[in-house]
Amino acid sequence: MSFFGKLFGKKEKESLDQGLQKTKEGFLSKITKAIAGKSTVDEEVLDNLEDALVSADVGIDTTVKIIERIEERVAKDKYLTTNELNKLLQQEIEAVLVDAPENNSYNFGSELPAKPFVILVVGVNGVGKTTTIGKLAYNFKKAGKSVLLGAADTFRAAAVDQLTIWSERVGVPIVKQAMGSDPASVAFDTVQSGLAKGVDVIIIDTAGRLHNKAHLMDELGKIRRVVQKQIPEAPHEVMLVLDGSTGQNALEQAKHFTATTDVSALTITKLDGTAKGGVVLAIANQFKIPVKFIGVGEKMEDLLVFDKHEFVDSLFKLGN
Ligand SMILES: Nc1nc2c(ncn2[C@@H]2O[C@H](COP(=O)(O)OP(=O)(O)OP(=O)(O)O)[C@@H](O)[C@H]2O)c(=O)[nH]1
Repeated sequence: MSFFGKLFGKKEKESLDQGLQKTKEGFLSKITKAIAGKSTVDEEVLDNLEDALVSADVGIDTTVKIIERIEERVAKDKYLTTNELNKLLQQEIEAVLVDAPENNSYNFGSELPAKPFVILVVGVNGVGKTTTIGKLAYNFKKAGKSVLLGAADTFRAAAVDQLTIWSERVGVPIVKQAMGSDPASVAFDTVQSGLAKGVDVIIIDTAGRLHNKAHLMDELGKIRRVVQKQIPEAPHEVMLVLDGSTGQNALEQAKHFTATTDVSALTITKLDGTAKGGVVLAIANQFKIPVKFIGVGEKMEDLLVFDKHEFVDSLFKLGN
């Protein structure tokens, strides 16, 4: 059985298909239109396809890359049918999506690469960071793992309050301090407490102010250093949360955060509410960072481990 074999049961497939409904409708209808009335692939089909991908938020660079690969194939096989083109397109889209490195590939139920496994969560306010942390905690706990949260976004009282609500809802402990206290101090306490308790997973929330890059860099750098004082290899994951419904804006945020800190994985949220899901391809291609999770709704269950094959399969599937 493949790594994801067990993970992608009927329920997850349904959840993915439903969550991607809007993106699928836009994406598929554009591609169908691009090749309508044609039996073989010619210049016009490729031009239409290029337009279709760009307007589905796949981004220009990524679209050009995909189209070039298809052109190479068309040059070799002049009688490529539009049906074959569809399959080829799926393969090329899948090839754009990056895999997590083998020593850091995990899912909720699998053995984690380290104990405690420390995840630092970064991202701008409002993208669904807190909700994602709550969902991660729920899913890890459901899979039998012990989880500890750290509220190191001390800049806004609401951030600590919201994370506290999630910790109660999911039933996992949280380490917090008064609003305005040093985020690195909260991170230190969280790791110390996680080590003492022997937990499996530590998830630390951080502030995501964008207006001052130097400040953000200092803050994240300091958090990293205090975490490493206790666990030299940690954080094992720096997870950037992006709001998929903001399309190209999410790309801008990714640019900003990757320049500020070493981001090792992405979670793309709110894919359920948008037709802009193609942005997942643009981000993966541009930053070569694996997408680990996707948010497809507001409920605790609505966080899926990202499987590129299932994702592309769902994109090209009509209806539910
Ligand atoms: N539809 C949908 N809504 C989501 C998803 N993820 C988060 N949300 C909603 O997005 C809103 C913002 O989420 P938060 O988790 O509060 O965002 P945040 O980034 O922590 O922002 P602050 O709490 O303001 O720092 C909430 O209403 C969430 O319910 C998702 O995958 N799908």
